[in-house]
Amino acid sequence: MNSANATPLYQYSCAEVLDGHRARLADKKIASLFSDNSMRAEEYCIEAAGLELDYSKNCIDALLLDTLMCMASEAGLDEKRRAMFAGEKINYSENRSVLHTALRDFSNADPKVDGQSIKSEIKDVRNKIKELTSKIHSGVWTGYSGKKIRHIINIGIGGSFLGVKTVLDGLQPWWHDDIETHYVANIDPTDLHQVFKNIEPETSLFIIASKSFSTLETKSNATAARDWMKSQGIPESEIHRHFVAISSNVLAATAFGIAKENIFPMGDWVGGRYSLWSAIGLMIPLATSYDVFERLLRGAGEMDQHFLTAPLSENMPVIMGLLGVWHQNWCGAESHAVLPYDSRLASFPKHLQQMDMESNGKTVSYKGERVNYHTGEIVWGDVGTNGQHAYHQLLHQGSRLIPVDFIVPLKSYNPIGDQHRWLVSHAFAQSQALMNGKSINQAREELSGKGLNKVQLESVARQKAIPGNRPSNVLTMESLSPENLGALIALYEHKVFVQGVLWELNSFDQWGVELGKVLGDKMYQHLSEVIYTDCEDGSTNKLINKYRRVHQQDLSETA
Ligand SMILES: O=P(O)(O)OC[C@H]1O[C@H](O)[C@H](O)[C@@H](O)[C@@H]1O
Repeated sequence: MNSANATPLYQYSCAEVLDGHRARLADKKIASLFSDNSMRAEEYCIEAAGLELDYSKNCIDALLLDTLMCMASEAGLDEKRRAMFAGEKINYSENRSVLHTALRDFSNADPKVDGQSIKSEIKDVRNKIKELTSKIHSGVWTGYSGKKIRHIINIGIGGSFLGVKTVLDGLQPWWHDDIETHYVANIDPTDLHQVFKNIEPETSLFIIASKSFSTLETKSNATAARDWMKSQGIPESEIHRHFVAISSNVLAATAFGIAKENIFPMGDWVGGRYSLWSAIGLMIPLATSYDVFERLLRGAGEMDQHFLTAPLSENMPVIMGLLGVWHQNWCGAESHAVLPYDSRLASFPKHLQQMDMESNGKTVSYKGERVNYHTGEIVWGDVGTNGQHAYHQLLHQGSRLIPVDFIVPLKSYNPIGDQHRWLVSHAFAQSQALMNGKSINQAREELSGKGLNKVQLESVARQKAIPGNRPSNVLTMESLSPENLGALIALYEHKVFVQGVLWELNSFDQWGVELGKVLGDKMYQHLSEVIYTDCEDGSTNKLINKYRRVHQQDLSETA
C-alpha cells in the first residue's frame, strides 16, 4: 500500500473506522485471507445480468466491507440511485434529469421529466430506428443511383463516437454481411482522407451524430463530407439520401441541411457519454440488426434492475465503486487498469476513459464546495495479452499501487485451436500472479546452480522477486453476447455513479472541457490573422509565430 497518497473522505462518520481497517490490514497478505476462510472465493463473488464478479483477490474482509457499506448509506446512495431512475434532476448544474436507464427499460416503469412521461418518445425513436434499419437492409432506402447502402460512416466525437465504436467492435459476430462501418471523430484531415479512400459515394450513408449539433469537429467533418459527396457528382437534390442526423438540437441539424424526416431526436436527459443507448447508437442496428440492438439494450436493462434493487452489499456496481474509493482514497492507488481479455473489447477502455474521467474528474462538489480528496480514477488499459508483453512489468514490480479489473469472456465466437484457452489462462494467471507474487526465496532457488557468486545471486534474486499482494477483480461471463456486452457497459456506468455519490460530485456535467473549446476558437483566429500582435503569454506567442512561419506563404496570399 502506498497510503502516502491516500486522501480519505473524512466527511463521513465512519472514515476514521476505515483508517483503523487500513492499519489493521496493512500487513495482511491477500493469499492468507483464503487460508483463513475456505469459502472466500464463494463469498466474495456476485452474479448479475450474465456477469460474475470475483472480488476475492482484494485485501478486504467482512469488517471493512461493512464499514464501506455504512459510508455508502451515509452518502445517501440508496436514495440517490432511486432519484436517478425516477428522473429527478440530479444533473444539478444543468438542471437536467439523467435517464439513460429509461432507454433500456422494457418494464412498466414510467420515469418522468418535468412531470411528463418519456415512454412514448422513447418508443417512437426506437420505431424510427427499426424502420430505417429495415429500409437500409432490404434496399428500400438506396443511394441516389438506386444502389443499396453498403458504407455507413458515423461522424461524431466523444460520447457520439466512443460508445458506438465500443459496441460495434464487441458485436463483431453479428456484423451485417453487406455493411461496412467507418468512423470520423477527430478534426485531423487524415481521418476523412482515409474514409474517402475506402467508400463509394453512391452507396454511402453518413450519420451526423451530435447531441448539441454545435461541436466543431463534427460540424467541420460533416461539412467536408457533404462537400466531398457533391464533388463526387451527387446532385444537391439527392444528397438527403446520404445523410441522417441524431441530435437534441433538431433546429441546428435542420439548419445544417439535414432533411427533417432524417433527423433522429434525443432528449437532453441523456448525457453524451451515456448516449449509445439512444438514437446516437443508430449505427449499431444498421451494422448488425435491430434485434441485436434490442438484445444489447435488454442486457443493460438487466444490470439496471440489479443496480436499482439489489441490497448495497450484494450489488455489483456498488461493490466495484466502493473498492475503487477504498483503493484510491485510503490505500493511495494512483490509477485503475481495465484489461479485457477479448479483442472485441479493444475499444472498451477508451470508452471508459470518457465515461469515468469526464464524469468524475472534478474537484468541486455538487454543492459548489472544493473537495479535499482525490476524485476520478485514472482509467487505462488495453486488451490482454498484449499488455503482458509491455506494461504488466509495472503492474507487478512498479512502485505504484494499480488495482486491475480483468474482463474475461469464457468462450470465443471465433475459435482457432486452443488459442482461446491460452488467452483465458493468461488472464487467470495474471490475477493470481498479482496476488501471490514471487518470494525472494523462490527467486534464490531459481538462481542457484547458475554460476553466480553470493553477492550477484542476492542482487539478482532481489530484482526477480515480485512483491505480490496487489488487488484485482476478475469479471467473467460465459461469452460476449449482445446482452452481456450491454450489461458490462451498464455495470461500469453505475460504478461511476456510485463513486460520484461518494465523492459528492455531479457526475453528469463536463464544464472542464469547455475552456479548451473557447481558447481553441481564439487560437484559430490568431493562426489565421494576416498580422499577429503578440498578445498571449510568451510560450503561446512563440508557438503561434512558429506556425505562422510555416504557413507564411498561405497567410500572405490571403492578405
Ligand atoms: O454529441 P456532441 O454534442 O457533439 O458532443 C460530443 C462530445 O463533446 C463534448 O465536448 C463533451 O465533452 C462530450 O461529453 C460530448 O460527448
